[in-house]
Order: sequence, then structure tokens, then C-alpha cells
Amino acid sequence: MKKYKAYAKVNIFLKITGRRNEYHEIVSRFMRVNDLYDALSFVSKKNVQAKANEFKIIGDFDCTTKQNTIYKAYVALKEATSSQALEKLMRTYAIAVEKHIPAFAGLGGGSSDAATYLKMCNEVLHLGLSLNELAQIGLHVGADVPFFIYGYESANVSGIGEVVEAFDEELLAFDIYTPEVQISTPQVYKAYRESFYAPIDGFAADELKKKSSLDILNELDAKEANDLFNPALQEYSDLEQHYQDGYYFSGSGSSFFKVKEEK
Ligand SMILES: C[C@@](CO)(OP(=O)(O)O)[C@H](O)COP(=O)(O)OP(=O)(O)OC[C@H]1O[C@@H](n2ccc(N)nc2=O)[C@H](O)[C@@H]1O
Ligand SMILES: Nc1ncnc2c1ncn2[C@@H]1O[C@H](COP(=O)(O)OP(=O)(O)O)[C@@H](O)[C@H]1O
Repeated sequence: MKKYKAYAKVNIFLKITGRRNEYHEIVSRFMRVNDLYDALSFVSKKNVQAKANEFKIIGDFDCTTKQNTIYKAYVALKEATSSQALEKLMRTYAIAVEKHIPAFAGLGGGSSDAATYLKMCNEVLHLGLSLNELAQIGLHVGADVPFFIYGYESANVSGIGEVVEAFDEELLAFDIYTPEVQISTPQVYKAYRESFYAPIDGFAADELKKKSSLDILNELDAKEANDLFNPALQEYSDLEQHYQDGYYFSGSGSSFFKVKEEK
């Protein structure tokens, strides 16, 4: 069976521009991590231990099936399309995931799996959904899902994650370090809101959106580049000891990254 790659991402910069209900509006440069991905495939239930009516995910996860973003993507797709063929597909096949992207890492692993699953279903079932439609469905699963639906190597992402604009630049290679600190995204946003709230204005956001990722990383330090780094340090005191000079913080953490040095 064909294998589909679900890439990781890093946030080159992530700035808050305001609030929307329970969410925060952001402006962020997302870049794909080309050498870090999960691999997803459909596997016939004849070849695995699974009940006919069970939604079966095979893979190394620390959450239940109902909590898995892939299952959430299935539910969202079913609601959006009422597709009988989708239900039939998941009665016949399990979804196998070779998990390489660490969880709780700020690398978007769960969101990328969900996006890839939506695209796989669209392809094999000939649902004919556009990328915009898939992104809208995916947004119900997580704010990072639309970026992975569009599949750009680099993009400016805004709103709460639903506005994705391709950014034309060279794809960078990264050294990534993921400390074993289980960071909760909602907790970090909450700490930002309560202790660090200082949204940037539209002019500053536009300036950032125009700059290449290399220029951003040359000009800003880790705290300037990511508004969620200070709140994450406040909430997770263990994080400080893992921070090394020259590294940047991805999303709500816990991963740090830097551009790979050429050998
Ligand atoms: C911080 C970022 C940056 O890329 O990603 P990660 O570091 O988690 O990968 C995203 O903004 C996270 O995206 P994601 O992890 O998909 O968030 P969701 O599941 O949609 O939201 C979880 C919770 O985080 C908070 N949240 C999320 C996104 C956002 N723009 N504002 C928020 O305040 C809300 O409290 C929300 O209920
Ligand atoms: N397909 C999935 N892959 C990874 N984690 C998942 C998935 N589905 C649900 N989760 C849960 O989501 C949380 C972490 O999400 P993940 O996307 O890996 O991290 P982050 O949002 O920090 O990038 C954990 O609670 C994990 O159990």
C-alpha cells in the first residue's frame, strides 16, 4: 500500500497579534522539516487484529483512539461530507502510522497526521474536495492543520492558523532538539494571555512576513522570535536548562531548533 509522508514543521517566528474568543490570533512563519516525518498508509483489516466496526489506528501513541487527531479528522470529514464510502473504507481498512515526530514537541505531529489522513481519504475516495475545503475541515481538528493541508515548504500563517500564504524561499535544514518536557499548548497560551500579553500591530506583522527565514533568524533572538517562549519558561521551569545559545523555540514547545551548519 502507498505510504504518505506527514512532515513536521518549525515556527521560524511566532508573534501574537490579538485575541479571538478562546484563541489567539498569530502571525507566524511555518517551515516544513524535510527529514522528519510520520508515514501513513491504509492496511487491510484482514492482515491486522481489528474488529470490522472499529476505527483502527496502528501505531505508537500515548492517547486513546478517540483523542487521536486522525480519528478527529475522520469525524470532521464524515460530518462535512456524509460520505458512506468513507465509513466503508474505515470498516475495511486500518490506518497504520510509523510515528517519528515526537509528541508535545511544537513540531505539529498530530496536526500533520490529521492533514495527511484527510488528503489520503480525498484521494482514494475521489471526494473531489479542494485544498481550501480540506483546510476548513481540518481547522476543526487543530489550528495547525491547514498549513499541512496546503503542503507548502514555507508559509506565512495568520488568523488562528486558517490563513496560509506560501512564502517563496529556500527550504532550510534544521538541527532539532526535543527535551522531555510535556508542554500543554493551551497552558502556554493562557500564561501568555495572563502574564505577557503584548500583541504586535499590523505594520510590524507585515514587516516580518516580508523577510526571509534566514534574515529573521539572523536578526532576532529566541525570545524575540517567539512570543510563547517566555510563557513556556514560566510554566515549565525545567525548560531553561535545555536552552542553548543559538537555538530557537518552535511553537508552544518543547522543541528547540537551529539551521544546520554546512559541513
Ligand atoms: C502553538 C502552535 C503554533 O504552530 O502549535 P504547536 O506548538 O502546538 O505545534 C499553534 O498555534 C497551536 O496549534 P494546535 O496545537 O493545533 O492548537 P489547537 O489544538 O487548535 O488548540 C489548543 C488550544 O490552544 C489555544 N490556542 C491555540 C491556537 C491559537 N491560535 N490560539 C490559542 O489560544 C486554545 O486554548 C486552544 O483551545
Ligand atoms: N496523531 C497524533 N500524533 C501525535 N500526538 C497526538 C496525535 N493525536 C493526538 N495526539 C495527542 O496530542 C498531543 C500532542 O500533540 P502533538 O501534535 O504531537 O504536539 P504539538 O501540538 O506540541 O506539536 C498529545 O496529547 C498526544 O497524545
